Amino acid sequence: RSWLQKLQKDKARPGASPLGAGMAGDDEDEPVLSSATKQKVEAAKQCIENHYKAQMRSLQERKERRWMLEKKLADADVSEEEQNNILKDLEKKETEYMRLRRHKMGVDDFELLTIIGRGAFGEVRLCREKATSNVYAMKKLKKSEMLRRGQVEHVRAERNLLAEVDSAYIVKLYCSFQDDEFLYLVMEYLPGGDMMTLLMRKDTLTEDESSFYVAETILAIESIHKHNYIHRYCNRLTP
Ligand SMILES: Nc1ncnc2c1ncn2[C@@H]1O[C@H](COP(=O)(O)OP(=O)(O)OP(=O)(O)O)[C@@H](O)[C@H]1O
Repeated sequence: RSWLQKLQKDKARPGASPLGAGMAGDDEDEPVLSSATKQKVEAAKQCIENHYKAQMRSLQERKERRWMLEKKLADADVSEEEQNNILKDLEKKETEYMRLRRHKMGVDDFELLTIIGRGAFGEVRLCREKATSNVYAMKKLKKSEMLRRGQVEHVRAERNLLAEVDSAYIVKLYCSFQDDEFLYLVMEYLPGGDMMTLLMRKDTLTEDESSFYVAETILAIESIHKHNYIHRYCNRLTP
C-alpha cells in the first residue's frame, strides 16, 4: 500500500517516476499499466522463470550424472578408494563447469572463424568458445548504425525474444554482451543456411518441401505470438 501511494503521488508530479506514465489514477488502489509496461513485466517474469527452470534442470542433470557414475562404479570391479577418487574428480569437473558458466562473457572468450552471413548492422561469424570448443554463430551489431537508423528498440526486442522464447523453431541465444562499439548475440549455429539461400539454390520447392517450411514458419510465428511479439515482414515488399 505505501509504495503504491508513493507511486500515485509521484505520478501527480510529471516525470517523477518512470512507472507514472503507465498508471491511470481513477482508482487509488488499482494501478493501470500501459501495454508496453505489461509486456516488459511479462518479459522480465518469463526471463526469471526461464533462468530458474534452467538452474533446476542443471542441478537435476548434475545429480543424474553422479547417480549414473555411482551405478557404473558399483557394477565395475573398482576398489573403494579408486571409486572415491573418480567421484571426487567428477565433482571437481562439475565445479569448474559452474565457474565457467558464471564467468561474464566477452568477445575474447571466442575464437572468431569464418563469416557466414551479413545482417543489417554487421556480420555474422562462426566462432568457437575457447573454454568448451563449442561452435556458435556470433552476430555483431554496430551500435552507432542502430542508433542512426532508429532501430535500438527492434534489436532490443530481438535479443529479448531470443532469450525468452524456448521453441524448437526459434534459434537459441547462448549469450549476449557488448563493448564500446558493438553488441554481440551468440546463438546456436544453424548449418542449414537461410531460406533465401535455399530458394536461390533450388529455384522452386516441391509442394511437400513448401508445406514443410510453411508449417515450420507458422509454428515459429505462433511461438513468438504466445510471448506477445509480432514478426516484422520484409519492409522491402511494402510500397
Ligand atoms: N544462428 C545462425 N546460424 C547460421 N547462420 C546464421 C545464423 N544467424 C544468422 N545467420 C546468417 O547470417 C545472415 C544474416 O543474419 P540475420 O538475418 O539474422 O541478420 P539481420 O540483421 O536480421 O538481417 P535482416 O534484417 O536483413 O534480415 C542470415 O541470413 C544467415 O545466413
